[in-house]
Amino acid sequence: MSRLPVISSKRVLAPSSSENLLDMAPLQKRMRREQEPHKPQAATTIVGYKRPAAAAAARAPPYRPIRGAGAATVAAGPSRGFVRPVAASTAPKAGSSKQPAGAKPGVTGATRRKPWDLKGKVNDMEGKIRNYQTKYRSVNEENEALKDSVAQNQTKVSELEQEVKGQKRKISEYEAQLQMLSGVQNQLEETRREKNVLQKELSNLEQKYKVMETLRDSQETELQTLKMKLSVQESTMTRLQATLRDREEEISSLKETVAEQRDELHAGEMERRRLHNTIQELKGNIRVFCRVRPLEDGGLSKHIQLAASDNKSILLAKTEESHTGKTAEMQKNYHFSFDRVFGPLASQQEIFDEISLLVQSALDGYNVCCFAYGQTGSGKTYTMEGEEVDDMRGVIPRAVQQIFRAGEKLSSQGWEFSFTVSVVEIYNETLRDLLYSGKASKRPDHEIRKTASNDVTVTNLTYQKVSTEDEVLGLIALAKQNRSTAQTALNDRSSRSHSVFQLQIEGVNAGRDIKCKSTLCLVDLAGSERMVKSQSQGERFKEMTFINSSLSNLGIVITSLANKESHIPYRNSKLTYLLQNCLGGNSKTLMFVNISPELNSFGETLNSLRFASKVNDCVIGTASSNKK
Ligand SMILES: Nc1ncnc2c1ncn2[C@@H]1O[C@H](COP(=O)(O)OP(=O)(O)OP(=O)(O)O)[C@@H](O)[C@H]1O
Repeated sequence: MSRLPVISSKRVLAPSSSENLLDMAPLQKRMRREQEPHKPQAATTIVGYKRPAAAAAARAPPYRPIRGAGAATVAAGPSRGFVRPVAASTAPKAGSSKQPAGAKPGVTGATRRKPWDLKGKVNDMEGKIRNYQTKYRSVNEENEALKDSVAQNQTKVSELEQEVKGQKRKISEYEAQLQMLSGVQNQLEETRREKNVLQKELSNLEQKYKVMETLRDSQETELQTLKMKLSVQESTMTRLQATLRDREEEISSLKETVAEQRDELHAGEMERRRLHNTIQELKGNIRVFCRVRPLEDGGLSKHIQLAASDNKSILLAKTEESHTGKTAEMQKNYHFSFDRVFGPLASQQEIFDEISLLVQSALDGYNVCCFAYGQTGSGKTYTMEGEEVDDMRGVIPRAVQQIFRAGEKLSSQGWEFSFTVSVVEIYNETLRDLLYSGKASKRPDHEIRKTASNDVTVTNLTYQKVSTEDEVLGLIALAKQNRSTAQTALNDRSSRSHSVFQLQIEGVNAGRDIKCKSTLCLVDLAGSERMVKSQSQGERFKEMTFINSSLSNLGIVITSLANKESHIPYRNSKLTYLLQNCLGGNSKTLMFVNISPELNSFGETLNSLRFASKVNDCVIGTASSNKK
């Protein structure tokens, strides 16, 4: 700001100089005009010519520049400017060729010489000439001086013009600088504001810095402590690394041991299977368990007695009048022995514990079949399916649970299992798919077929692949819903059909290149009953006929097997045909004979026990594992 341009005093002078210059122009003009009349003129012209006074006076302006004035006017002596004429008659135009007639040239009127005084007149003229010459010289000098002055002034003017240009340039430069400086000033203001903000920030940061310093001090202290700890840890780590190396060596040796033990385990597993099978064989490939249902109010009726010493025999006693009627009442006892007899208080768990080894055999690759036989309402469905409540779950859900859990355990030994479920019912000698979920009108027909590998299959039957226990339980629930039930005089929800649940198990141990395949077959047979007692009529009678026929055919097949007959009449009924692989040589079979404790069921109970006893006496060929 302090550097604003200072305007020179010369700038003020410049216009006045040019004005002077302009003023000079008319002056020079005047001087030229004055010089022109002073050309030397012939004396004759001056002497011999006179202008008429009146005419001259009429045309002459009141003031006019001196141009070739008469001798009298020159004598008056004004060298420059305007000269007032002495008299109108004394202003003739010198040298003019158009003088009016009668004018006397060379007469001024001041001092009039005699016409004859030519010498005097010449002297006057010479005097005038001298005056003019002197004047001319002085005017010349003055003119020269003025020229010099003009030239000087022009130089000055051009210098001043240059200077003005330079000043203008400077001014525009200064103006540009000024603009720039005003921008700089704005920036400066902005910078000042920023500076204030930054100063505030700085003070904040300084405060923070102080806090950080305090923190740093405390952290340094902490760091020192940590360094000490670290050195301790490092020494511990070195020690641990050494230990780790030892452990790694131990682990690798343990891994080797584990591999060896796995082999041993596998060998053990194989041995277990063999021994397990031996035990099962010793127990008999077909076993019979008897289960007595409790009375409705609990307990056991008097005519059924279970031996306290063992859990294998059952006594059925009946008091009869003597035939003659004279003697006292006779008691007739019927003794039966089975692999196990379960009283009315036996829990579902106890029952399953006895057959769980058999279920294990199914995972080992043996066909296993378990079926419940007995009169209507004796507890077959309760034994096989049970109730929803955990404690009351029957053989089927418990067996499924065991299979899946054992399968998972065996997976650690390299076994992978796949499972397929099917549930079929035989109602009036017709097969029905209990897993069918389509329209009833489109229910397909089914036939039992034997494959080339001697497997029994049912055409159009749902064979559902499953991988979890829950999936199987869902299918069991569906089958239960579908099962034909009808009301009879003996049982509210009497199962009028044989229900066959089959779980096909396929195991692969890829590491050891072993495969096994088996079927766990769990059957809830339809209730056996005598026609008179059940008062069956019509449709119920037809159902009963089919049921009894298939059950008696089951008995015939079992007896034929026991007698090692060459022909086993499996095809006599759908039930025996479907179960032939489970009943025949290559299987482990368990039969539950369920009996009702009511006295009025005595006859049925006796029949059932006799049938079961016959089965129990059978020795079915040794089962072999389906291993490849
Ligand atoms: N061991 C038992 N303990 C308690 N209740 C039982 C037992 N066995 C059977 N029951 C009950 O007796 C009734 C008949 O049993 P269940 O339906 O199992 O007979 P069932 O032999 O299957 O008859 P059906 O041949 O007509 O189907 C059911 O209410 C069942 O709960």
